[in-house]
Amino acid sequence: MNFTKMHGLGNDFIVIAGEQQLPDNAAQLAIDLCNRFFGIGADGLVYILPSENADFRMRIINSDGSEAEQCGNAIRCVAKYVYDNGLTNKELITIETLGAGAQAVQLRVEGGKVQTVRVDMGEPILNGLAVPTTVDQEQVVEHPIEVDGREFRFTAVSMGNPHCVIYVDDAANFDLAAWGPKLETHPMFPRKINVEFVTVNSREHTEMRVWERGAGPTLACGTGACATVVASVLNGYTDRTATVSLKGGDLLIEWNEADNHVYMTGPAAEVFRGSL
Ligand SMILES: N[C@H](CCC[C@H](N)C(=O)O)C(=O)O
Repeated sequence: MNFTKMHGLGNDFIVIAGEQQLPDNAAQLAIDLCNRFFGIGADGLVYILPSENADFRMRIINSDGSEAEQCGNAIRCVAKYVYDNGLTNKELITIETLGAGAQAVQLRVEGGKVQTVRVDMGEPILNGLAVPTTVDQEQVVEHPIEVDGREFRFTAVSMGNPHCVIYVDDAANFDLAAWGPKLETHPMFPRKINVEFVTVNSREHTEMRVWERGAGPTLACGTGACATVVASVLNGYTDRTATVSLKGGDLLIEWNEADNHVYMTGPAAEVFRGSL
């Protein structure tokens, strides 16, 4: 089986195309292949599959074997893969995901290759029980949560996958490992959760570090960047269009007022190809 190693701002994936459906052993494959010592090494395993509702379908398995409903950085990699490998010649395509249905994906091509991708990530889900959290409120904004005697306040946003956004003084130096896993698996989150620690620098710029559900500390999280801007607007900290700076680089996020959709613009890169 052939694979392509790709990343979006250092959030890296093993991309496999050509299968008609997810293999039965996808979870174990993800665990084995994502292992950075005994396997290829990646944050996730991504399958490009046929779709009845869109040009392509993407399914993403975290490095712990759990399937996620959505993945922003991986969608940009899939878009680059299908265009650069001649599976489409369109520069506006649709990709279906578990958590957001068919999404419009705009490719910016230079030198015959996709450099930047703008994805319609759909509408954020803010209802507490729908994210899901155990908080039965229409919106969960600055809600208290305690772990190991320390109280945090979080804003909950789903982009198809769940996110817990927490504002801290210095996100770039926050101790992710100390608090990320405890929040990821907190009983307030029935399906666990991705945790974003955010510092607001201006109304157009935030710094964010992420502890991802099922993958741990990654260099970037596309859906997390979307959740960060949505939460920052809800809290009155930023405008609806803002840059989110992550350890791996910047994403431009717009929560459009007219259609309530969140748009994410960023790069995608191919590193190498291999066969298993
Ligand atoms: N770990 C995430 C999936 C990957 C999301 C992230 N890599 C992105 O770019 O959105 C979850 O279980 O919801």
